[in-house]
Amino acid sequence: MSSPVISVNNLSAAYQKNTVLRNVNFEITPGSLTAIVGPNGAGKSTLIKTMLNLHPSLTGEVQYFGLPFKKVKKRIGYVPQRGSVDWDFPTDALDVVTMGLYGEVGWLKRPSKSHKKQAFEALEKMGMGDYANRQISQLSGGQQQRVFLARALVQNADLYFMDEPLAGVDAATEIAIMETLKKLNAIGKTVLVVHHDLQTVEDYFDHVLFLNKTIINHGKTEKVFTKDNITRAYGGNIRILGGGI
Ligand SMILES: Nc1ncnc2c1ncn2[C@@H]1O[C@H](COP(=O)(O)OP(=O)(O)OP(=O)(O)O)[C@@H](O)[C@H]1O
Repeated sequence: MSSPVISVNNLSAAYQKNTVLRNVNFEITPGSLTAIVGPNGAGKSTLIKTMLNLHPSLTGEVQYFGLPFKKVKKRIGYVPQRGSVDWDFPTDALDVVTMGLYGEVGWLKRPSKSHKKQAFEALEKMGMGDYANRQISQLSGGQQQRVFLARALVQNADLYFMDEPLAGVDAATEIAIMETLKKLNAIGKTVLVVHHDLQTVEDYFDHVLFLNKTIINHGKTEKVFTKDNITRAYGGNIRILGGGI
């Protein structure tokens, strides 16, 4: 078996005295497309933030490609939850996407024409070419999400974290985003997605990680996406899906 893209060992995290992640352990295989699922407040966003050094860990460690985060930062793309972004920041769609190239451009340097062209092409791929010069605050939620996906595309990372990219988007945007994720996956990229819609897990993802403060189960979708695991992760309150489940 190939060595894991991510290994998480005994990770715990808290806000003040409130521990929200406990002894989290898992490994992610290269080229997998994983849904992170669990109820509201289960710690899904915190898990991602802690793994990306955006929130401190209490215990544990995370390795990417066998290395610590700092050494592989450029190979990792992150699309944050839409609600966590300051959309009033005065910048247009093209600039947001160009920021995805900072690894190549360098923070203090001006992006070249070819960088701008690359960014524009990514916007076009996401159906957002006509909005390149629109202020980010003046885009709809789904359009903002497409811009962030375009930014992830230009970054050309090996591993992507996306925090609820499908939240609040229309059906066409959902299809466009999923096609993008599947394309990234098809060329060997590893993708982890916080996902809320249990109805689409089987269609969209080949792996599922059930989280509720700690790992409830993790593995191939066909193996672990069971009524039993859903009930264990969500408690008795969830109405179980129709169909196969
Ligand atoms: N900045 C913060 N300060 C204090 N507590 C926080 C903070 N952010 C999150 N929490 C708490 O940590 C727990 C985990 O939150 P987190 O946002 O990681 O969950 P989640 O699984 O992503 O939830 P959701 O599905 O609702 O987005 C929750 O109980 C939440 O109230």
